[in-house]
Amino acid sequence: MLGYFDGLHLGHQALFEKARALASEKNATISVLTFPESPTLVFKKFNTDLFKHLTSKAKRCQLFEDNGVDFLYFTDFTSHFAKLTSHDFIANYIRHLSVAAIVVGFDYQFGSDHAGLEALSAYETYQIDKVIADGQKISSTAIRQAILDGDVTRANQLLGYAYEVTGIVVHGEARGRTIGYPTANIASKDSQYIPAIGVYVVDIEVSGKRYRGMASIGYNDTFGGKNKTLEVHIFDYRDEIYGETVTVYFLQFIRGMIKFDSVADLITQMESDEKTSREFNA
Ligand SMILES: Cc1cc2nc3c(=O)[nH]c(=O)nc-3n(C[C@H](O)[C@H](O)[C@H](O)COP(=O)(O)O)c2cc1C
Ligand SMILES: Nc1ncnc2c1ncn2[C@@H]1O[C@H](COP(=O)(O)OP(=O)(O)O)[C@@H](O)[C@H]1O
Repeated sequence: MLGYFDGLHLGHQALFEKARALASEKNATISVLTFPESPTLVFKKFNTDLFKHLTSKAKRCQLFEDNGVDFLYFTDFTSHFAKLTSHDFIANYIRHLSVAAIVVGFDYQFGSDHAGLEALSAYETYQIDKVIADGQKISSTAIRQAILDGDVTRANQLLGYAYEVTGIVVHGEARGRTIGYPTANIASKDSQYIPAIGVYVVDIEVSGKRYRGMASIGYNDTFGGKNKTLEVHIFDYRDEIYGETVTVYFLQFIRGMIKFDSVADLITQMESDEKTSREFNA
């Protein structure tokens, strides 16, 4: 199997399901050739968004493993790679593996000549139909858009799991503790998409344990904040966790950010957010 597979969403998962069935029938293993970064880097004018992924590299490898992949090959997608013809690709890559069968997606084409399945006629090939959710093709692009719109419910439906962001707990303004809601400020260095500004029901994994919490993404408008932060108040938890790597699972959008006239109003609203978050059933 070949592809970038950003997010390993339900559409991708259908391919892996077919590959698993074939592998067990033929007593074969599953190999994937993928790229550390998006192939679009080679075709488009650069902006840092092109480095963004739906998953951290660690999560990506975990998802491949969960989907039954035995061998994962990473190759840089370069001008040279992009110029390989389908014939070169078969000669340089596919022929070196003793291939039992090839599984491809509905829109598969490969090589600089944009060949289709016919170029692989020497092999047993399977093409998987597109997977549709509410009349829309499941795609990494649709999932990215849902996240940027704050619609994490939709993103999670298309992914088949809860969208997560991993980061390190860093210092903020030390204000949270004074209003009864300490919040772990999370700095992500994995070039992931951060959901739209707003308040969310989340789970958070700290030291291998998962807790319910509520997250805020935004500028802390009530206090005239200048930096955009991702912060999580963790329920029924009390510990100093600066420097720890944590993972935030986005479960539901609650509301947008509000600039309150008083801190008391913010606290009243956060009490209501807490109720919503505690009552949420995944
Ligand atoms: C669930 C939740 C909802 C929040 N909602 C708002 C909000 O609507 N407006 C706002 O200005 N700040 C909001 N905040 C952010 C607080 O202003 C912030 O947590 C507080 O200033 C503490 O900042 P610190 O961690 O830098 O000390 C929210 C925080 C949480 C955890
Ligand atoms: N229930 C909790 N949820 C989040 N952080 C907590 C909790 N209990 C203790 N903490 C600790 O308190 C810190 C947050 O306190 P806060 O006053 O908001 O400071 P900061 O502005 O540095 O985030 C967290 O980084 C964490 O170390």
